[in-house]
Amino acid sequence: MKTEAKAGAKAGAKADGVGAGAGAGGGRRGSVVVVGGGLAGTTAALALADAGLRVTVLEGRPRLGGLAFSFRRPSPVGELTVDNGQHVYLRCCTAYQWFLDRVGGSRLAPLQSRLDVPVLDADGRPGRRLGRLRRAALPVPLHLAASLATYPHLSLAERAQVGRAALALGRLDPADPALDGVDFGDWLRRHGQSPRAVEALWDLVGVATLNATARDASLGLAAMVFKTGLLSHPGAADIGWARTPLGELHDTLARAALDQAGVDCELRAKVTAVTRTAQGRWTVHKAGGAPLEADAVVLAVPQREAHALLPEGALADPDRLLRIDTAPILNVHVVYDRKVMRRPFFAAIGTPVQWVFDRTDASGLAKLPGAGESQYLALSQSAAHQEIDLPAAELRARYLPELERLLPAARGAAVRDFFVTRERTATFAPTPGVGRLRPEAPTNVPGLYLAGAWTATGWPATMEGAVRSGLSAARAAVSDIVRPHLDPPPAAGRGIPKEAA
Ligand SMILES: Cc1cc2nc3c(=O)[nH]c(=O)nc-3n(C[C@H](O)[C@H](O)[C@H](O)COP(=O)(O)OP(=O)(O)OC[C@H]3O[C@@H](n4cnc5c(N)ncnc54)[C@H](O)[C@@H]3O)c2cc1C
Repeated sequence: MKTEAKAGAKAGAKADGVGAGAGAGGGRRGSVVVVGGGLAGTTAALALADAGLRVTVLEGRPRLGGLAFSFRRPSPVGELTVDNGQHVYLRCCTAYQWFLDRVGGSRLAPLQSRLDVPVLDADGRPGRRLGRLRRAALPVPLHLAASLATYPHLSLAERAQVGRAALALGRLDPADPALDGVDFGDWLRRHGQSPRAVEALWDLVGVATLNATARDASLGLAAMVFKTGLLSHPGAADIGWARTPLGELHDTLARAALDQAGVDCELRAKVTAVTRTAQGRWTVHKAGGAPLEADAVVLAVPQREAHALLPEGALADPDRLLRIDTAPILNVHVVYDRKVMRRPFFAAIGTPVQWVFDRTDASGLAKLPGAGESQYLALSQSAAHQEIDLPAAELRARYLPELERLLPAARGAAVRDFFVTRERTATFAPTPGVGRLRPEAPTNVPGLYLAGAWTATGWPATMEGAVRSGLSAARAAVSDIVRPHLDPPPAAGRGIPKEAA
């Protein structure tokens, strides 16, 4: 395998593109085409270019960012910049933070200084409606103990049971293949968790991070999320989110970083086939454009697209990719004529509403001349299987009264705009057994690598998983193409970070 890749790399250092887009960076040590410009593909391209390879990204859409993007929307208040879905990350997402750093976007998506999640119970008695999940400046697991002990949405007995289950979860090894097939909901039941504890705590966090309720989630992935997020480090679950449109980070800044790294980036370049040449190199065919030739290819597209593009023999059982199911996320966007919520975000129970974020500044609403006191809220509704295809009018009739139940100030407010964004294949479904379907980055054919949040990262479908997958693919390609030349290691700070190891 490696010999062929090495031979190809030598050839690739001289001749590269057979069509348009051969790109900058001539004289580099080998060439790679990255198919897909989501977070996985962009990451792989940056890491490969940083390692001295000549890289071309081919992205089918007119922008980078894949599933995490923004668009402009004319609204009665003026033009808004809307994220297709609210995205958050945690302090334990070290690879995504590397990405933010690498594109120069860290300050635009800061972390909370300390985990603090307001949890509103729509059915709660006055004085007991608001709970807080926050951490204290104490070592694990005491950092969360005080918050749990005073969490008003659970009884004393339920809080004690949650503490015991959390400790049991902390003893599991998320990488243990035996956990992959176990249903997290069942495990919680066996560990004494009441339906209320599941709703008010486990699903509150789990649905947003796994995009599935506990009963539809693999114990391995759930253990990964809860153990890494809550029990690996006191600050691991501090929440970060973009204070700017996602497109600014994942498209504008990413494109500038790729450009600076010498990566050739072709948008509206849909790849139709990837074939091996007689010399062991790769030809990447695009719809309506000349093909490109390269030493290696990273397929950073969703699992179905990857299945369609995989050449014969690349995976022992390629149809496994088709058994990796998907799960939807719905976002409900409401612009009120006044401020109805004081906090930047909250989570809710006792209502279909899940997580609500204030988007007034990030969308540009705050600066619109006619905005006045208007406030823009985005409701992030994960695992929205039942609602993803409902008409907007029905969703409006469902969610506006719920917001009024949660936010008294919304009761007298006028709605200036209401719309929804639907992502039917937002993530892979983290169902029990999905772990054995997720492939590693290297394939069985030399010079072909897979990336994407759906590959075997150990993480659920997240920005973190996507970045990790891109780093893993780059690492595998670099070790096949570059290392055989025994070149010196990249300069400090420019190599592929260890997170991918
Ligand atoms: C609404 C929503 C909310 C989310 N919330 C969060 C969150 O809060 N936190 C979090 O961490 N994650 C969240 N996620 C998940 C996160 O966005 C994804 O896991 C991540 O962006 C996936 O990146 P990727 O690069 O693996 O795949 P993708 O983003 O799917 O990128 C694949 C790219 O390949 C391109 N492509 C496909 N076929 C071809 C082809 N033939 N030729 C060329 N290009 C092609 C596509 O156009 C796309 O740009 C959310 C996702 C959604 C949709």
